[in-house]
Amino acid sequence: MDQRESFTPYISHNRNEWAALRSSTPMTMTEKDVQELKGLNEVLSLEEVEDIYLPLSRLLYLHARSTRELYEMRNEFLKTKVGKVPFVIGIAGSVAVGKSTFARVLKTLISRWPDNPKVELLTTDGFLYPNRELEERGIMDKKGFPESYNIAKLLHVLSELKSGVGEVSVPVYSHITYDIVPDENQRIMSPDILIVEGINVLQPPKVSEGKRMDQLSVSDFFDFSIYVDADDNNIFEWYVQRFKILKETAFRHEDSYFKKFAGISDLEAFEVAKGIWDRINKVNLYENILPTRSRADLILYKGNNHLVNRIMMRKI
Ligand SMILES: Nc1ncnc2c1ncn2[C@@H]1O[C@H](COP(=O)(O)OP(=O)(O)OP(=O)(O)O)[C@@H](O)[C@H]1O
Ligand SMILES: CC(C)(CO)[C@@H](O)C(=O)NCCC(=O)O
Repeated sequence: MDQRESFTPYISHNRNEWAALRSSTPMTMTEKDVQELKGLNEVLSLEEVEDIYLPLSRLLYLHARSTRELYEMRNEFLKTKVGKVPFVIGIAGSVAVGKSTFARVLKTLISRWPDNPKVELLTTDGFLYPNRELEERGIMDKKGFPESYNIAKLLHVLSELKSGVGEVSVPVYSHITYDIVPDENQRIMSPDILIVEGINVLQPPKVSEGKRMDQLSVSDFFDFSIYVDADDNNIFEWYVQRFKILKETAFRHEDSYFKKFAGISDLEAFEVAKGIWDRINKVNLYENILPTRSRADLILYKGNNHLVNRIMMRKI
């Protein structure tokens, strides 16, 4: 075979091989830690945390430590003093693949590192244009596509945090109203570790009429990036499952954008969810999200029931 064809920048581990990496880095969890994680997601088993998430947390710890050392040496060389610079982890992947759940688990594990770092979570949902603007531009059915985000604003926030600005405020998106919440902000204060989660975090700069509009991409601010992956039939199943749960919960909220779907039958819910998936999220996955996968430092591949069965790590 042509060597170029067989080349991959990743080293691949199956579940057992990855779990075995733990033996060199013993890690324990207290009952309190387990309960805290269970509160985030009752279906996440302790075995999954121990086999997959703890080795990953350890790997990230090593990266964060050496990145901080490098910063310190660079400051010494340049004779500069920069405020605290967060180590930034990006998490990408399809709608409904489980990015936000994964990010929350990771946040809990990272805050247990020996130095108890302050971890903040930032989701790119807050940088979607408000529905009013999406409607004006006629792109309401393109929510989640690159043109639906104010990326310049996100880049500004990330550059502030990376240049040592202690505190920033970011807009908040509500999955209940399906819109940006007016007059509400999330304050991000001097994190040691920042997790940035969103379908678009590995996308390259926008190109318009052959000209590059934004020179930087979001991932330029990342110290480590992870793509959460799965077969699209599984992701679709998780999307439908979530929709069925929402029709009995959040959709019943009086401010819900999807109020009209509250309490519909499971069969109707399946049809509605399939319509949205096929028309919007699946197209976005193939056109804009999957093509960014190979930019990640690590790819976590989930099989049935969200269990991770392959981990691909960049070797170069
Ligand atoms: N590790 C897991 N084990 C079991 N269920 C999970 C796991 N991760 C996610 N889920 C479930 O899968 C669905 C999608 O997860 P989540 O909302 O985290 O996805 P997401 O990628 O953040 O989606 P979006 O991009 O729409 O915000 C949810 O119903 C969630 O409870
Ligand atoms: C907000 C996003 C884009 C990403 O989290 C997604 O959850 C979404 O709302 N997509 C648009 C289509 C839909 O309602 O599923």
